[in-house]
Amino acid sequence: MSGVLKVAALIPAAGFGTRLGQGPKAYLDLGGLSLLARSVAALAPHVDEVVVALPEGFALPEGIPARVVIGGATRQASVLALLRATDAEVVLIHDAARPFLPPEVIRTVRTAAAETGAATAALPVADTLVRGQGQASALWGELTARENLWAVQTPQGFRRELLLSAHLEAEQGGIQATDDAGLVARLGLPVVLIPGDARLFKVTTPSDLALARALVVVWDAEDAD
Ligand SMILES: Nc1ccn([C@@H]2O[C@H](COP(=O)(O)OP(=O)(O)OP(=O)(O)O)[C@@H](O)[C@H]2O)c(=O)n1
Ligand SMILES: C[C@](O)(CO)[C@H](O)COP(=O)(O)O
Repeated sequence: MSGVLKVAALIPAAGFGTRLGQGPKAYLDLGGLSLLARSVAALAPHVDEVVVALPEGFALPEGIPARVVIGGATRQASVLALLRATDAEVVLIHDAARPFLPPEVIRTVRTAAAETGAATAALPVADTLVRGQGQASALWGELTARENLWAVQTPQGFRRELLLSAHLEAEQGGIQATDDAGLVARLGLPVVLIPGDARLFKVTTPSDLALARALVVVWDAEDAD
């Protein structure tokens, strides 16, 4: 569907949801659909194929149009397994744990990735930022200026060869990063920041899940309009 370049959506969904404490988050129900089903449904119309990394021993729920690979011990290892499972020229990496994915963000990240090599959704930080200090980091330490600071989200889009090289270099050097754009940026290559969306938050803790269960009602109603 996506034109000259083959595009794949790669969804790391092999985590165990430790901070939420309800098992692998990809399978959690949100308004009648799993988090994974929501991410796949949002991405599928914009790409040529969807590949999902699941924990070993777990199966893809019925009716989800995707291929499966076994994930790794870390998010980074799961993404590397996904990159090795596709020959697409452009890849969109998206956390299964971010179920509210506006189509405009997908389109913009995909276009910027194809044109420049690397792009990610991100949101300008709106809160005052301070580093905690003391034993439990519970005391006000150094204030950090928030100008030009962005909170990084997914989807993140890349030319696949570029991201694969960044991952292989990281693997060789024993580098662990919290996201894929960071692995590209550490090679000195530009990563375009695309304005994301507050609704693209990651379901990480029980309060995130409560927020997601409230938001899904509005989200699905808008979709039905
Ligand atoms: N070994 C891993 C770890 C994480 N992920 C995926 O990476 C995304 C972001 O990770 P996170 O929100 O941290 O999920 P979990 O690892 O499941 O959560 P926790 O860290 O609380 O255990 C999720 O879609 C998760 O399934 C993955 O594919 N493989
Ligand atoms: C990739 C990510 O969602 C960008 O913000 C984030 O770094 C994942 O972190 P996690 O600790 O693996 O959830």
